[in-house]
Amino acid sequence: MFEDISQSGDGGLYAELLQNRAFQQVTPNTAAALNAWHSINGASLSVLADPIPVSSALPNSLQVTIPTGITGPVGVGNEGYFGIKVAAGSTYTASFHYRFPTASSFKGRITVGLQTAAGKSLVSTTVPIAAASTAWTLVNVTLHPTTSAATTANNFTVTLDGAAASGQTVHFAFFSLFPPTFKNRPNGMRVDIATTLAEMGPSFFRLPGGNNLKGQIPSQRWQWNATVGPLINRPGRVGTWGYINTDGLGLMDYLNWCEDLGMQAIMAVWSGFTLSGTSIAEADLGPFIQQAIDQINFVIGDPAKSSAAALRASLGHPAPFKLNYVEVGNEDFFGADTYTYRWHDIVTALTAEFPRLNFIATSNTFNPILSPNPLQYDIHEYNTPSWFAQNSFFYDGFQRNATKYFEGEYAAISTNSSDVFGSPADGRLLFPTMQSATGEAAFMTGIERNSDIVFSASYAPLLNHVANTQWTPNLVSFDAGNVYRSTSYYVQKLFSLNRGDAYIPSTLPTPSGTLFWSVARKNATQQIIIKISNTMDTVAPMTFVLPFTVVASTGTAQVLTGAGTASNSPTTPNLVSPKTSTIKTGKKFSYTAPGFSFSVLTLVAH
Ligand SMILES: O=S(=O)(O)O[C@H]1C[C@H](O)[C@@H](O)[C@@H]1CO
Repeated sequence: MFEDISQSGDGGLYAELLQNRAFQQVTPNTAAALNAWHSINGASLSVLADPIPVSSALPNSLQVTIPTGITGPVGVGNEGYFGIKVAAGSTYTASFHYRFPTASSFKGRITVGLQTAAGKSLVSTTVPIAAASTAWTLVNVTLHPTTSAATTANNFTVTLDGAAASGQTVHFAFFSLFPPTFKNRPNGMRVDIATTLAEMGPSFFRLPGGNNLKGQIPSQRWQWNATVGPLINRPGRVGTWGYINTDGLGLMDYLNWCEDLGMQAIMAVWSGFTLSGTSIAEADLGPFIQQAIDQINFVIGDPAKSSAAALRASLGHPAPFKLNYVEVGNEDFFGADTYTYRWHDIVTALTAEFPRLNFIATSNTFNPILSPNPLQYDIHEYNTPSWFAQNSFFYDGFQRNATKYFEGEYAAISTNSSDVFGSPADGRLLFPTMQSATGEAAFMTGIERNSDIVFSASYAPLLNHVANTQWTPNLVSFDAGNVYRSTSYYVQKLFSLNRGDAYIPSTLPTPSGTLFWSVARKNATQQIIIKISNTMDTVAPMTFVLPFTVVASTGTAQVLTGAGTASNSPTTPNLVSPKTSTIKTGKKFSYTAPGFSFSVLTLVAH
């Protein structure tokens, strides 16, 4: 499940290294407009609504005035998203637009570089500039540092020589700095985070939210058409998690990412309801329904019949992307009273356009009663580790009535059942622990047992930058230089990579117990896969009696275990990780699950 929360996109998965790169959605002539930028050696800086904007989508530019009487490099620096990693051997591609507000005979040179926060140059290059006209000029350079920075406290810098450029005023717009990207995609993903997610072998990617779909007000909702095409035409938006979204990571980028990982999108369309509780009146839904139709046509439409699909083709992907599920809103149980008409009108229109798509409702299951009757519901659960352990049979009691379920957001987030969404001082987890991960694993054995009706499940939230986090815990944490794989990440990865092809019945765990398991069969290798979650700190001896003709005498155990409070975090990044060993197996064999452990036993049996 992905949304731009806690810099998951901007400053996270999306590889752009500069924060506030284009002064999008900021108020000119304010200090806030200069967020992440700072003056170097006395340059005076201000963000202004440029009389000649670089594009209609990017009205603001940075005015840099070089004072008289200063020698040495003078200009502007960007601190990145709480740091910039500079690795020797990597090629960094930088760009920016500049123009002189007044034409003159001035000719000079701009130095573009990376330097430590202390001012030590790591790499730089210079380009000539001239004030012959007031038009915008695009500068593209590549930077090849030969030494890696010791820390991520580094800045991107653009400077002129103080003496030579004394008194000059230059406007800059739309800076950008990219490191190498995952699969070298232009405008692509940060390699270490992308690789970490790819390692999980995910099947789907829910986008673009979560609450970041909704907006606080209708004009701040996520709008697909504002997030595709040339970056210079993307205005960005005020995200719902307290920071501006550049929308540099847009719908086409999401879809290319899905294709790169072999995932299908579970894509949401706005459902006419905002985070502040505003519902669009039924009579006014038309334009929003059309926008949803266009959004879906952008993904799967026929370029010969839909302009949105033709736009996709023009951006390099004439074939449709893989899409089977469209979610209608997010957590519309907050707007249940109007979801009855919003769901009806949106799904009626979308079903007529796209009869093969499956639409996912986000209100509480069958409350209210919706028409058309939803065949998919998205169920969210944030609770304590023990809630998850005690509710591994949550789906066993669900009616088998053609309805399918998407456990679209779940996580054990607090040890305090009376204040689950509270602060860390009140039991909220900052990072997943072994207790929370084994609680989730217990719950997931139930999802596996009920996979006839639970068609997908995803932990949420996926990502957070430890320097700007709106929600904890998260599956994968990161800072400018590192990625931190949590205990829950390893549980998700072990489930995902050891899914098997079919669930096979076994002696059922005790619903109110502390030890949970599920068994699957992997056809190609004639193996069974036994997943075991021990949600307590005491070891759990188990005996397996297998009704198979052939059972191998040895098998593989992949075991994640640690103290209940153990977390992987920036201070202890690899405290807990799965260990693989060989175990003795047979038609009857014993296995002792360590305290607070998740085990995956794999053996040939048929
Ligand atoms: O504050 S919440 O409403 O609980 O936000 C949660 C639920 C929402 O779908 C998602 O965006 C967010 C964190 O994963």
